[in-house]
Amino acid sequence: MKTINQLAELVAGAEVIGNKETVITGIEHDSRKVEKGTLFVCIPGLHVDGHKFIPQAAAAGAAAILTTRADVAVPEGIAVLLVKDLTAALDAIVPFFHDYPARSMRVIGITGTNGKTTTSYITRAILREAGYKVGLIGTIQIMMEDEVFPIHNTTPDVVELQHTLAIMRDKGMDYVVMEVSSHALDQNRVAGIEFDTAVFTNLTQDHLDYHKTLENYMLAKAKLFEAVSKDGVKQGKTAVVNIDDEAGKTMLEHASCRHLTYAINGEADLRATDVDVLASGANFTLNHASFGKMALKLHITGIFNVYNVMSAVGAALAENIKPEIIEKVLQGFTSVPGRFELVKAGQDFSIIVDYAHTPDGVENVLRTAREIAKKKIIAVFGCGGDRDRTKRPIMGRLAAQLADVVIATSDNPRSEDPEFILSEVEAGVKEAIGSKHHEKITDRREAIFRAVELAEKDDIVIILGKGHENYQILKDETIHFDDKEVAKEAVAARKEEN
Ligand SMILES: CC(=O)N[C@H]1[C@@H](OP(=O)(O)OP(=O)(O)OC[C@H]2O[C@@H](n3ccc(=O)[nH]c3=O)[C@H](O)[C@@H]2O)O[C@H](CO)[C@@H](O)[C@@H]1O[C@H](C)C(=O)N[C@@H](C)C(=O)N[C@H](CCC(=O)O)C(=O)O
Ligand SMILES: Nc1ncnc2c1ncn2[C@@H]1O[C@H](COP(=O)(O)OP(=O)(O)OP(=O)(O)O)[C@@H](O)[C@H]1O
Ligand SMILES: N[C@H](CCC[C@H](N)C(=O)O)C(=O)O
Ligand SMILES: [Mg+2]
Repeated sequence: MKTINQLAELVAGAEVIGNKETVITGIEHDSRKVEKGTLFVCIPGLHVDGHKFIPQAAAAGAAAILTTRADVAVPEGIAVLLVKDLTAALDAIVPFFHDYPARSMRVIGITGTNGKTTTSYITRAILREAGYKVGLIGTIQIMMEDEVFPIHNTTPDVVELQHTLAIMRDKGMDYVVMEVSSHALDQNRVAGIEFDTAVFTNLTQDHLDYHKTLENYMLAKAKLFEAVSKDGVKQGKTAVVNIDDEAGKTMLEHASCRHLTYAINGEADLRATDVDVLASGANFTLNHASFGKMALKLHITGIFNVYNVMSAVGAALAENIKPEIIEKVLQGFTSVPGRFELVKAGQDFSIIVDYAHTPDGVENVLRTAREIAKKKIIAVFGCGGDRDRTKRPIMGRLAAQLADVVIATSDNPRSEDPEFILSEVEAGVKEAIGSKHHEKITDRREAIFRAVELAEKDDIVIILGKGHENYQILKDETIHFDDKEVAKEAVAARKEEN
């Protein structure tokens, strides 16, 4: 526990109005999570102004509020910590409040457009096999060993993140493996975290709605490599970088710590050779000076997963994990929820659910599907609302080029009109579809049922974009929706009809 004055002392120009000895027992920016003794942070968000919720926070027992506004009205007895720059204040206060939890654990941060979640799961498995207690923070969920907690963003904001790290430290985690999104780096959600190892997977188009240019997006990612290079209390830091990707060079330029590069196409510290992509998994040889050659037969497939494996192995080598342990885990690793996941419902064709939601992701999974396809590929996909619009026609074009049948549908339309999103997707589909069969079915459930209805023996139905997600975000509501469940229902319905 800290007093408000202790927190104020960390921030240049901060002022406490009210009792300087007010004891702070927690920090929250969401009024719905405030408890007795909480410091309520008023964030002027994009949708609502957090100042609006001061009465609710007070009613819930807030001891103080943190704000940039001197004119704000505060109920009697509640202290105010007045600062000039809210982000800078949070960056200083929150890690200090929790006694810098990231300093007590080793932290591996993973950034890149695609492959972060997959890499984090493989890395976690390797570290656990080596006997470490591992916490994980990423798109699907938060994990502390086998305990699972829900998550709202891939990388939580600084308040939630530091709180989560404090719990992980208190539960005795040795390692934290975390996905670090470009939004998080741009907003410095990772303030106060000293990384031991930073990993770069790749950079392709996404999130231009937020970053505006690919250059900005790349420079946001490069901040992870500046972070891992900073002096602090930790020793032996490493940047693990994919140098087959052009942006890898930029990441290395921003990393003044040890470099560990990986590649398939050219020379690198860690390299995959003799890559063979099969339906059952990818086979290849890993080459590294510390172990020579390691012949692998994976249960996961696709060239992109060979890259993901290398990024996880790079992180493991940076952390001095023994090659025998790495090898054992890789040979046994089966899947990440919603990533190229097979749905088995007794049908005589394949159904794959995958989280591809970028042009590169769509291209990679459809090319992989093509390598293993015996007959037609039927692709069901859409694009998210309130997200990068420019990727919509590109994803449409790629689906039309690489699948045999395309069904365009909705994927979290959010506040946008689903028909409008689909019209932008369709513009790309029409460019490349030629004489192939294509349909636009706005309702995702109907679209999946239609794909299953069209499937013949040995075809592949591939449902893209939502992966592990079990919801569909519509204008006014979020409904339960799970591609895997719906696909199974569609197969059952088809069986009943026959
Ligand atoms: C653009 C962006 O980063 N937005 C983030 C931002 O939301 P916001 O500014 O809209 O906040 P707001 O809803 O206006 O609320 C303002 C304040 O009022 C508070 N409030 C609100 C309601 C209430 O009843 N009481 C209350 O106190 C809120 O807690 C908040 O402090 O602050 C919120 C709280 O930290 C975040 O959850 C939210 O992420 C939204 C959900 C989001 O969609 N973010 C995406 C773009 C994102 O960050 N994605 C990345 C990358 C994903 C990837 O890997 O591809 C990620 O890391 O997830
Ligand atoms: N290394 C890779 N290169 C290109 N595409 C990939 C790669 N790894 C995975 N993919 C594709 O991207 C999808 C998402 O993979 P994953 O969840 O591992 O990425 P992510 O970076 O965590 O995504 P997000 O930004 O949404 O958190 C996969 O379902 C697959 O289609
Ligand atoms: N983390 C990604 C996930 C996109 C998944 C897709 N289902 C969508 O909603 O667009 C994003 O927020 O852009
Ligand atoms: Mg992810």
